[in-house]
Amino acid sequence: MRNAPSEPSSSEGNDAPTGRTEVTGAARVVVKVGSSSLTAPEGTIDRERIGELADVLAERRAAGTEVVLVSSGAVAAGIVPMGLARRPRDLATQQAAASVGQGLLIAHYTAALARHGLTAAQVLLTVEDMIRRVQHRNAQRTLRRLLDIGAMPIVNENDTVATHEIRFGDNDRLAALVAHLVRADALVLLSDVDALYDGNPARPDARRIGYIADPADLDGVDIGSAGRRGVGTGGMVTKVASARIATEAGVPTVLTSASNARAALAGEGVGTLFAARARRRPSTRQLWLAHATAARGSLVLDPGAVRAVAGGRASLLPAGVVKVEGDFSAGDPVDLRDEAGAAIARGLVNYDAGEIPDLMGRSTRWLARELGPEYEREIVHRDDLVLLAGARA
Ligand SMILES: Nc1ncnc2c1ncn2[C@@H]1O[C@H](COP(=O)(O)OP(=O)(O)O)[C@@H](O)[C@H]1O
Ligand SMILES: N[C@@H](CCC(=O)OP(=O)(O)O)C(=O)O
Repeated sequence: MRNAPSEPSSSEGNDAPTGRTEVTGAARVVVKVGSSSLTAPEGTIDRERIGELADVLAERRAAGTEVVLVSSGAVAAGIVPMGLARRPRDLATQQAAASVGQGLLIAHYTAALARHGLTAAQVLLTVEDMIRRVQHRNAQRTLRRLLDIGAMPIVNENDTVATHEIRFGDNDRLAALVAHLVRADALVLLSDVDALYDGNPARPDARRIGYIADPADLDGVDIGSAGRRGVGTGGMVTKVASARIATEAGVPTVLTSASNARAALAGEGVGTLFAARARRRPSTRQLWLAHATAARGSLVLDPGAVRAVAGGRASLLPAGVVKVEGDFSAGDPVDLRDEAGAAIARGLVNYDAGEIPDLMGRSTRWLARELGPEYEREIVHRDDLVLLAGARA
């Protein structure tokens, strides 16, 4: 196992206030809290923990920082009222529990924030809301307006209507994408573990990793996909994925425990800091398209089209498509693959799967002449297309 990378400043260790400027200087922060931090050992929602978190967030708000909270816990909050013994496994019962629990969760936050004179504002998002242009703009505008009026948006996935196919599934990545959506200066992920460790934190020899400058620093780190108590969803894997999405979009990310929330927001050297790495800020829709969607099918491209899309950032035209896989409808996300099967890009397709075979290999001019002007449109427009990792030229 490699040695843990360390933060290149005086901010090593857990005790000294060191003033991480990434966090102390942030005008807008997104804080994400997981179910494991909001529940008692038996899995029921813990109002006291919600109250403590609300106190910390209110302090930072009073100091002039805009705060967006991404809170899990809807399913956990629904367990007792639904008469269940534990977190349900099947989707329908999870959705029902989330429906019962989300209202309770927000009621607790509303009461806790009201003690500080703050207004809680529930925002429930779906993947579809984020990748479609109109819904996306709408969500962004609403969040901005809520911040303008001084409310504290409390975001969760709209679990009740999300199906397996369109479900985002974990709030860690949702938080990274929300951080990008609201142009946050920092993201703080709060869990039941105080930092990323170089292996299972239950092991006595596990060592805290204080600073990740680059994804390569994670080589050899044993990152588990399940939480300790079965209340969370993604374990450390989704937190590291979230930090990666955020930092690649230019948002530095701190990962620590909910009990360290005050220290983390004060810029103390607690937990793990993932440094921002963005060179060029991607568009929010492109980020969502790459990270929040599951492709409904694939289009196989000839080598010229691969070069045009991956190298030239061009739209995909019918002439470059050699094969259609899957059954999708116009507007769905699809993967664009090379003939060896590697996914090079993901985009929103402009045609149903069944229409494309008749268009493949044809020039847009020929199609417009033979089939009508509406067939002059691209298969995937460049604005609706994002290159996937490894395909960037
Ligand atoms: N390398 C690691 N470092 C820290 N925690 C890890 C690691 N691998 C797995 N974990 C586990 O991930 C858990 C946090 O994930 P989860 O329970 O899903 O949290 P949340 O509900 O906050 O989203 C921790 O309790 C810990 O047991
Ligand atoms: N949206 C779900 C939470 C999903 C989730 O990511 O949970 P967690 O791993 O606890 O952050 C809920 O509110 O129960």
